[in-house]
Amino acid sequence: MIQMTLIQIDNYGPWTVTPRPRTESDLQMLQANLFADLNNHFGNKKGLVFFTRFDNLLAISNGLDEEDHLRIQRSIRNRYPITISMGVGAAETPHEAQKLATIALQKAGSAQSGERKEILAVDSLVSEEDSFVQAAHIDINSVTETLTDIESAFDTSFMVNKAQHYLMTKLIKKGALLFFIGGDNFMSPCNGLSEQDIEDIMVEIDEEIGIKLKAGIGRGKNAEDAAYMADIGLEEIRAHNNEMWTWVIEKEY
Ligand SMILES: Nc1nc2c(ncn2[C@@H]2O[C@H](COP(=O)(O)OP(=O)(O)OP(=O)(O)O)[C@@H](O)[C@H]2O)c(=O)[nH]1
Repeated sequence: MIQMTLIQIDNYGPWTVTPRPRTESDLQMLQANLFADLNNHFGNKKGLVFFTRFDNLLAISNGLDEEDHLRIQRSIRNRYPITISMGVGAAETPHEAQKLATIALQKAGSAQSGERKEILAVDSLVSEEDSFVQAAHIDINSVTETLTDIESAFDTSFMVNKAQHYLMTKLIKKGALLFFIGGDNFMSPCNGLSEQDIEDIMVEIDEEIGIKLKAGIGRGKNAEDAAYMADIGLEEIRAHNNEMWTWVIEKEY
């Protein structure tokens, strides 16, 4: 089972415009620093945070218990002008886990409630014995030579965003999630999908928009182990000249 945590900045909208609209570059720095801080905290326990919408972030949090989440909230409160609330859920699929986490937090009040502050709403936690993460690290083939080195930076960004939209649309139907992680890379928490499911999605995208993808698929007890196995899988595909769609590697414990 996979555990997902929703991290939500408390009452952020009103804060950004009180007493007047705050300088946008300052808001971008706060959001970027918070994202980095959260990855440090979750990463210390082999979790992985995705920037998602920056005011609402999703994390794979297998390996983090209630106390771990409370410690993170305290550390953010001590060092930031804002506080964070969190929801936690565990399920067989990543989409269901994040949905449980979201509902748990929504029950505690609105994201822009002046009263709701530093809530930790735990719907469910994954047990050590049931903890399992499957992550697909999906990469666009030869983006450097086909896009980065020949198209304008923004046009390349548009194509990467187009690939992201197609991937998200197809993966969500199978209970999987997808996050952009930089460059031409996406990470898909995809517990429950088979290697063939992922290959079929990439073949469809190639046929529909002509973007060729490859996916290292990693399996482990937590995000870090699964993501690392997925990276190794990507390197195996590169070693075979991008000739295959997927490569699965399971962490040996
Ligand atoms: N977040 C993240 N970004 C990466 C990773 N590997 C590469 N990148 C980024 O992706 C960009 C493209 O790198 P590659 O995917 O290796 O380059 P490529 O031209 O697509 O080559 P192939 O993938 O081998 O076909 C780099 O400039 C980095 O910004 C990774 O593991 N994680």
